[in-house]
Amino acid sequence: MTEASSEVDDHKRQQKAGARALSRLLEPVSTALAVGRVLSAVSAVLAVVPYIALVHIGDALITGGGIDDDAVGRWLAILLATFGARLFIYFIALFVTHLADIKVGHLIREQIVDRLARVPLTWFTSTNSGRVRKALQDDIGTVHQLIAHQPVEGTSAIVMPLALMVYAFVVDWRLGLLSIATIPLYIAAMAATMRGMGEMTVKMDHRLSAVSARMVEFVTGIAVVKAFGRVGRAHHNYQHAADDFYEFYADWVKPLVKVSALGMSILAIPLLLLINIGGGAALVHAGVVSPADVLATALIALLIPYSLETVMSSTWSRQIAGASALRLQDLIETPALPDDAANPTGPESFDVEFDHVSYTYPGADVRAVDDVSLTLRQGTVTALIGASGSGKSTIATLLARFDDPSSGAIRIGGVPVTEIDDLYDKVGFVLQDPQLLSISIRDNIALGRPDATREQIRHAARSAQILDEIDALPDGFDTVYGAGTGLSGGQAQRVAIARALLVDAPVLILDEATALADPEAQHEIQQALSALAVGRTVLVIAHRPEAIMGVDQIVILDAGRVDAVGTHDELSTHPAYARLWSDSLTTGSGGHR
Ligand SMILES: Nc1ncnc2c1ncn2[C@@H]1O[C@H](COP(=O)(O)OP(=O)(O)OP(=O)(O)O)[C@@H](O)[C@H]1O
Repeated sequence: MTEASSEVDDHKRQQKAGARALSRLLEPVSTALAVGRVLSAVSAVLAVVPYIALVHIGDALITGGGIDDDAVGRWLAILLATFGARLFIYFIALFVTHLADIKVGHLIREQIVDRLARVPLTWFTSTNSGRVRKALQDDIGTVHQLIAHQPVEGTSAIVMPLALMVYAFVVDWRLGLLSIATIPLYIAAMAATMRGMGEMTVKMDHRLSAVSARMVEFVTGIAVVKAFGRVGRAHHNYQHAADDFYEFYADWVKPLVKVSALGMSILAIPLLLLINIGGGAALVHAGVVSPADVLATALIALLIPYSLETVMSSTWSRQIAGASALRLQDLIETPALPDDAANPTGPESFDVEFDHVSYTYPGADVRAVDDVSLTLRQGTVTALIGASGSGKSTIATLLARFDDPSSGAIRIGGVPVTEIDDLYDKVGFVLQDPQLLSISIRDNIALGRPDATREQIRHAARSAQILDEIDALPDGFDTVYGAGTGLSGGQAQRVAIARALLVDAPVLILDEATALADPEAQHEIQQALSALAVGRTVLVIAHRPEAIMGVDQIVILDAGRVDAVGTHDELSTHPAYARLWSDSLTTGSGGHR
């Protein structure tokens, strides 16, 4: 099979999958959409009545003899009443479909949020963040068009011209023929425009997704990029994706615009009027129809192209919505961490055991953690130490279940972490990035315990050595964290420590680099961390050997494997430990990062 034909097959498959995803997405509102369609059809049929009234009024006014005031008044009343009723029913149809759209949007958001709360944290790369942004903003918007507008506008665009054409034939079959005379030309122009539309839509969608993903990558990394003066290079990927989209779109659309411009100039109003009024005049002359009949059927003919265009754009919006539905469905079905919390009471003791744990990052070839077995006794502090990339952070975050090990098990008090309900009540962590949200400092501290009292929150802030600094902020604990909050990196770290203190988890993961973040506040942070460690099972990700001298157990890691375990004294003769010390002395503190 050639590459081109396999690409076409691929696009066809995607289109079909999109159509399936779409019908699954629309299933919960299928009744509402059917109601919207029926109401729209009723309103479209009612559209015929004003034309009938117009013919009667026209006949009464144009044909000679005395004007029948009663008849004109009656038909005028019918015209206004049916016109009003038609608009009202159309409005109700749109109202029903908009309610359905709100329901679907809500369901999708709920499902995505529910699923994203359960996927491994390693999933949240910048590419996937781009996918989430596109899904929540663009794709739900595209689906809106399809649910809230297409059933009503699409049905009306089909039923109304059909009903009007039937009426035109009822008035006079020759006028009926005149009113549909230009339809074959329109259909030919439409067929030319729509050729390969499905595949091109899929291709367009891929390119738009690429632009979206590159944009998120660019914006996410902007601080680093600017700091290193590499804006041009990082911008390049985004620029390239945007140019690629532009070229594709221009190549596709330019010829279509020509076809449609040609179609409009040949087929548009002058031609329609020429055929309908010209042909109609001949029929009036022959005495078979009245001028009012001709006027009404000419007006009907003018509506037909508009309806065909609506049908065409409905078809297109269905294709685009198919791709969107597929992306939304993919996101909703992102593999989540298995939830087998069968032990609601949780562990009763808090020894932590790594039992032959191995882990490979998605897409990586080598194991980041390789057959690690360790025991962390309750109430003791264990430090992980090793060169950069030796697997310290990975081991620590596996305990917090950012992802599950590829093999082996991690247990707390003998219970596998996969079976522990509310794991984050048991395992707290303060990592390098304090992960504060753009909410008040109070809510940031109370994130893991939303029911905490003001006094408990203040107490946690006091223990984390940050209380006075928060009180000194203009809005105190109500200050919303973000740009311009006036919190330094070290202060943000201590807010994160206060948060962990408030959760009061018996197992704690600490990144010792937090103490390096802000040299001026180093002493305060160390004190806050020490307060946090008391009485818990603590795992410290250590970056400097001298910072972990007092701990109960030191684990030396090398390329994901445990090289040695012991206290500072026990390890003092171990060559790897000695090497880490000497490296640290030659490169200064934090030499292993
Ligand atoms: N998200 C990721 N995807 C793929 N590989 C990763 C990812 N994060 C880390 N790794 C790889 O896993 C290995 C262990 O990394 P890890 O961050 O656990 O080491 P570390 O000892 O904590 O390093 P550092 O001291 O620099 O933080 C490294 O080879 C690293 O390149």
